Amino acid sequence: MDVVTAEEMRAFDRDTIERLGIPAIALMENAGRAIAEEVIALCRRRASEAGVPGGGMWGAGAGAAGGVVRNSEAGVPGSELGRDGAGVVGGEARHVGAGTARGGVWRNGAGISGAEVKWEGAGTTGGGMMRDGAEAAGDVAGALSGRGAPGFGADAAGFSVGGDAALTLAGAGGEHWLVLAGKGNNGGDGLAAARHLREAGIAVTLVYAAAPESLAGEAALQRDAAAAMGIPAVVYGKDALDLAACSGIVDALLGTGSAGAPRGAYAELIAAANASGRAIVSADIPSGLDADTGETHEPCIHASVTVCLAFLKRGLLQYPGAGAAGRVVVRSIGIPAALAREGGVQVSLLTPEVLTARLKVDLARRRSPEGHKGTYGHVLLAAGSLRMSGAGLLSARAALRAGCGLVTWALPEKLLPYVIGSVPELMLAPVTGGDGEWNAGTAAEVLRLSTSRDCTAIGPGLGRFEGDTEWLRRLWEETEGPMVIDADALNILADTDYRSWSRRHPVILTPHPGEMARLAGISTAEVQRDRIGLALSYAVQHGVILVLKGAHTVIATPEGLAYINITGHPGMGTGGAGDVLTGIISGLLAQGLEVDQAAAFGVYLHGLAGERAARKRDHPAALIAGDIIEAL
Ligand SMILES: NC(=O)C1=CN([C@@H]2O[C@H](COP(=O)(O)OP(=O)(O)OC[C@H]3O[C@@H](n4cnc5c(N)ncnc54)[C@H](O)[C@@H]3O)[C@@H](O)[C@H]2O)[C@@H](O)CC1
Ligand SMILES: Nc1ncnc2c1ncn2[C@@H]1O[C@H](COP(=O)(O)OP(=O)(O)O)[C@@H](O)[C@H]1O
Ligand SMILES: [K+]
Repeated sequence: MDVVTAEEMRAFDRDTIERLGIPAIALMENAGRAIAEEVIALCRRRASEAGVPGGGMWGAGAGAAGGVVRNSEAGVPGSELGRDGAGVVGGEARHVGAGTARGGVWRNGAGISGAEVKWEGAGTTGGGMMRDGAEAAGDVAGALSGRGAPGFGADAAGFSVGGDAALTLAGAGGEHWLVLAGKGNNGGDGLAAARHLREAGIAVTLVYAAAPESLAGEAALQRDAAAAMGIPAVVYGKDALDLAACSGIVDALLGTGSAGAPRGAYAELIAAANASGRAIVSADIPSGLDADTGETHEPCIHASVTVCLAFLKRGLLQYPGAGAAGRVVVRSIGIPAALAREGGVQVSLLTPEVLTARLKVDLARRRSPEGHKGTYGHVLLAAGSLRMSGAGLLSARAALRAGCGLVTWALPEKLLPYVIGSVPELMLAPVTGGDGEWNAGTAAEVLRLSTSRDCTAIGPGLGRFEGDTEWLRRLWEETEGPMVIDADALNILADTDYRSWSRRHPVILTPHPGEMARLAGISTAEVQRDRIGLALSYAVQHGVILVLKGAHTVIATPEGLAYINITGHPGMGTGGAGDVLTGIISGLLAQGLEVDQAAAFGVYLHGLAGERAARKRDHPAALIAGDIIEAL
């Protein structure tokens, strides 16, 4: 699934209208319809949760959707543990929903689901075709056949008639929605949605943020159509308005044309909508969100559902924006998906489809029947010191669990007696370090060890030592095969301009935001301000694969591509979780995966394992790094 910037979105929009000749009003109509369908799906879920008979009758589709999407409001069956975050529902892939169906995935992270492809879960089972609100239509015998009257169609000699179920709501009379409309195209989308909601029997009131006369182009056409249908409208600041006196709010104030913090009536309406306590469905992005960086301006809508139009926007995947968006549903509006490919969109959501189709990863990780430990590669790990020997153990064990044939752990010799036997599957290679610390003289020993290994991982629990820059420089310049650099090895890099170092083989850096801040020479807050943008520019400028860890880890390549991972959860914020990731990526590299494949697939598997491990606990906070390894 492609992830775009506001500028890219505008270009694809223009291309569709000008080159393909699809009228702008047609795109807006599709957008309005998609938004209305998601409002109706939300009403259904709410009714079915509340046990309203109407909700139940139409609830088959809505229930299916609820099973897919991790959202407390969605009524997820088997959701045993709390979750608070966003889900992404889209046309391309369905993700962790299958895990949900398998029973109680705890998560606050996002999930992806979609209409076309069933979850493959990287070789895990479960899933099946799942539906979103719109697809619920297919479930229902048809509005014209007496709304699910048993067997009406089938009994009548195979004759059946389908209706527009996604735009039909039993019990619509109990709903009253406000549509907050800005004066741009985002407002136009909301006005189009208002007509469809009205058609479904839902009472709708339009709330204009600006004088309706100030609307132009397609938005003005929508204004006139809504008026011609007699949909009541008020103008903010002019007419009386109580935002709490409704059953839900459509936020169509600001979209990708928004610049800076919301001003004037926009800001006041956003604050009042949030304060109303009503469910909010945002058109395209929550108003007040920076569509590119995920920054939330003050104020910013806190949506229950965001109906993202055409392509996922970067800001919806980056925190805090991802938290403000609620459940994200990506809906097609007639802009061909191929435009993103042709237009060179750099960023993709890391779904099973992206892993297989774009990164060519074999998710099943098939092993040859004739394979032996030599087939699956040998990792050399340079890690651990007296106070942080556990980091080396975690990386080494994770590499083994990731499926490589052999792991050699190079460690200061004083540690040897203490770690012998703790992981019998490991090979240990003591290097001179009588005090349990690394020293500059060990570079030659590590280099010698690396010659017969398939990849080298450096850093977990390494500590800093005199001459460490020269030490790392030698390994950087002279080790054969791919290299993973983590933890203190990143801090060594941060102290020098390593771009002058030469290297013939690819390197993966795996910083957490603090380490990234040191590498880039900026604050951690600046790192988090636009993780995707920073990861992309750093990877390109430094010629490395960059894995910027943290919620929604970004994997960026020197070629200027990035993948956003949404597996994992906050329970993984525990000491050593990063060491486990280094081990997993190294284990995959040793098995012959390319660096971009190993980095992306490693991050993805690490998150999945974290989710699986958390399900085994009463609370995800109980998760420790070793649990992630055991869940691989
Ligand atoms: N062709 C179409 O009709 C399509 C429309 N789309 C919709 O159009 C949106 C983009 O529309 P626009 O480019 O018209 O822009 P928006 O509708 O996002 O907003 C632009 C308007 O808001 C005002 N504004 C901008 N920043 C503000 C701030 N901080 N405070 C107060 N007012 C502010 C501007 O003066 C302008 O009038 C998308 O997000 C999407 O919803 C897309 O769905 C694609 C297709
Ligand atoms: N909220 C979260 N959602 C998803 N993954 C997370 C979250 N918090 C932490 N993680 C993951 O856990 C790992 C923590 O790594 P790191 O900070 O390097 O820990 P350590 O240095 O203790 O090993 C990273 O892979 C990170 O992406
Ligand atoms: K909006």
